[in-house]
Amino acid sequence: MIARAGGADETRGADDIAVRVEHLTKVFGRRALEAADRLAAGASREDVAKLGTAAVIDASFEVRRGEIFVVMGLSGSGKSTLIRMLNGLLDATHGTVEIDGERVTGVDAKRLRAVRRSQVSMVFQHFALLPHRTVLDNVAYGLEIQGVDRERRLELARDVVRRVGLSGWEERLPSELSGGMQQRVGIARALCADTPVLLMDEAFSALDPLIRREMQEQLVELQAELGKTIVFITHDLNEAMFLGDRIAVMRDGRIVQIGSPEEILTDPANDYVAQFVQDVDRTRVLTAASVMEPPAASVPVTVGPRGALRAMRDVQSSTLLVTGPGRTVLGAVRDRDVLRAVQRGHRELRPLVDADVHRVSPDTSLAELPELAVTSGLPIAVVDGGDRLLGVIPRVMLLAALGNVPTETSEMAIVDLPPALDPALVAQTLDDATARFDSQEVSDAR
Ligand SMILES: Nc1ncnc2c1ncn2[C@@H]1O[C@H](COP(=O)(O)OP(=O)(O)OP(=O)(O)O)[C@@H](O)[C@H]1O
Repeated sequence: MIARAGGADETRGADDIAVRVEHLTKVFGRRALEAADRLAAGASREDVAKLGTAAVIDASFEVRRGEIFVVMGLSGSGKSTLIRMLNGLLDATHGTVEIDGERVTGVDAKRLRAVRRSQVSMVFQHFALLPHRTVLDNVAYGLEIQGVDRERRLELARDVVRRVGLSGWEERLPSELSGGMQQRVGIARALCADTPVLLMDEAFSALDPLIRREMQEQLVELQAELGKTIVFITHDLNEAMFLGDRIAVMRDGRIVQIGSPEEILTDPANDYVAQFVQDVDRTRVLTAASVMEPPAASVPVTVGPRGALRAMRDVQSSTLLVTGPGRTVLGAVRDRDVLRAVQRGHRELRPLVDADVHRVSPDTSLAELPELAVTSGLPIAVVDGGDRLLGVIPRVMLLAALGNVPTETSEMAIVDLPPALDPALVAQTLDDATARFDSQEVSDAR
């Protein structure tokens, strides 16, 4: 599991905002301004169609430093137009963009160039490499434009080439590289410019699926390492869900929802988003933390078999996690063993504990869990770095959470829960034990 920099944190101050977009609108066409005014007054995209194409309508959002902010939508929804206004490649018809507090909209070309040079780089879908320059020279190109001397820029470029896994290819030409490698060069070039903000427009869409996945993983790693702010455009929902700390969903030029992948998935703002996300592979988005239950289905080992049996009756579970000092996980017990121990008057729970429970961290992807559930048959313990119990994932929860897994994983057999013990038998055993315990206490007292 890769540690993520950034992420949602509502308490951050204004200084933590890398990109601020307010009421941004772009209309293509000769009467663009008139159309934008009418849109601002409440007209629809269709209402102004005769005046021009409203590609982006009244978009407002903020991207925090170190965040991967994904803009997702179908073809023609306005994603490319939006991202091109973020670095001034396109003028806005209405509204403002600020990068790191610097205006990008409504400024002169010189100012714009300065912002681009120091604040924001872009990675394109089709790499846009210089064909007659080597990998190293392509990567160093941004620094060359900035006037960095040759030796220094090649040194910096070599370091970035190594980071993206292209060591040994420095002197090759782009045409000698595969598509995935060319895109690594594109990313390296953007990283080498050392701007805090990276804009990526369908950067992985031209790559085949395996390479694409590898690049997504590498991007997340690089981001965690370098702390860049990334605005990533994609029409691929699974990609958006994998990469995004937050996702903005666009439809017909408007942003219809902004939220974390989990929010978009579990609480879609409208039917459009709901339909969009219905095919997403939930196992890649949801984590152990999102499906775990509070550790009610656990007991401290000190409660003994009777306490454990009572707890099992109360939470109606056939297995129970058992904790030791400091809520560390010792293992789990099964109802049959506990029942037998109570019937025999045993006082210790520890000998019944099966230490073989799976422990996962809260950010473990759901995709990894079914296999664990199958192999152990016990609930899964969600623990922190100190092996302290944070929550429990009973296997029924897993089944519910995996509601729409794709067919290749839904074939995985999940062992049925063993039938629960007869509640009357449990109640009788507890009553008998209590009576025995009471009479023993009385005789002990004598
Ligand atoms: N230069 C232009 N002139 C006129 N209309 C344009 C121009 N660029 C984009 N559009 C229109 O603006 C709308 C949004 O296009 P945009 O390319 O931003 O969408 P997109 O979501 O990025 O789609 P895709 O993934 O296909 O690139 C579309 O209707 C498109 O036809």
